[in-house]
Amino acid sequence: MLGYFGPAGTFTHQALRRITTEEALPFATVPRALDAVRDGEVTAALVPIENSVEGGVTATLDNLASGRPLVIAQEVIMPVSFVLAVRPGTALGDVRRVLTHPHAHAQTRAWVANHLPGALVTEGGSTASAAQEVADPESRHDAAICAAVAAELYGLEEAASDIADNPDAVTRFVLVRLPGETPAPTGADKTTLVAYMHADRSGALLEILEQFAMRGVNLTRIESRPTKKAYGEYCFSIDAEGHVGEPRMRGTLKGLHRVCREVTFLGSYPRADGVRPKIARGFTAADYDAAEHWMDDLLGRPHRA
Ligand SMILES: O=C(O)C(=O)Cc1ccccc1
Repeated sequence: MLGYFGPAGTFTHQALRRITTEEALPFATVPRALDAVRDGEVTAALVPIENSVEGGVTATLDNLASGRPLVIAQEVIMPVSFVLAVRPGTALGDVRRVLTHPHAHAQTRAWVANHLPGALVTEGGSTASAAQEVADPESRHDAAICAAVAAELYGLEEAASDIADNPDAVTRFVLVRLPGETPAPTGADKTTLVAYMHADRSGALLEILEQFAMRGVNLTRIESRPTKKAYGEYCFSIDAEGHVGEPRMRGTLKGLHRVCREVTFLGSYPRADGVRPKIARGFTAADYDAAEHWMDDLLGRPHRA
C-alpha cells in the first residue's frame, strides 16, 4: 500500500493518480507520511518537495535530511492551478477569512491582495484539509484556496478559478521508500543528496561544488538549510544530473565523502522529464573504463570488468 500527503483532493493526491490507480493511504502531514514508510505501514509515500515559484518544501527537505534514512524512488512534476472554494451561496464579496496551505498562499498572494484586499489568509495543513474545513457550516473560514477537485469533493463552489499569480507554476513530488538496492540507471536520472561541510574550513562550499564540476556533473537544485544543531551551521540539499551507477556520479559521491563532514544519499531515480544529460567528452562511463584499463596496464594487472 502507498501513502501520500493528504487528505483526498490534495495536489499530492492528484500527482499520485498520475503514477498509480491503486488505493493509497492519506497522511495529514509530510512527517507522518514519511514515518509511515519508516515504520513499514506503507511501502512508499508521495510528498511535495519543490515548487517552481516558492522553492523547496522545507518540511520534506528537512525530514529527509535528518530523519531515519529514506530514498527517493521516483519523481512527478505537475502543473498546479488554484480555485477559491466557498460554501454554496457565499459570494466573492463576502469572503473575509481564507484557509490554505503555505505554498498555495505563496502562489496566490497577488490575486488575494487584488481581489480580496481586506481578507485574512490563514495557513493550515493542506489545500484539501482547508476545503474540508470550509465545508463545515460552523467553520470560521469563508473560503479555501485549493484544487478544483478538492472543491468538488468537499461540496464547495468555485467563487473564482485560475487564481495563481504565475500560471506556469509546477510542483515536484517525490515517491520515497526505505533504502535498498538502487535500480539501474536509465540514462535520464537524477541523484539527490545532502552535504554537511566542515564549518571551520574556508572554501568548503567551493570544494563541494568542485566535486561535481570536475566530473562534468550538472546540478539542477542547490539549497542551503540550517542543520538546526547550532546557529550559523548549514547543510546543502542538492539534486544533480546522473545516477550513482555511473562512474562520474560514483566519483562525485566518493569525493564528497572525502571533503565533507557527512553526506546523506537520498537516491538515484529516473527524471520526470526524461531528459538525457549531454555528458561531455572525458566523463562518459566508457572514458572512465578506458582510464581504469590504462591504470591496470601501468600496474601490470589484468583488466577488471
Ligand atoms: O496541500 C496540497 O494540496 C499539497 O499537496 C501541497 C501543495 C500545495 C500547493 C501547491 C502544490 C502542492
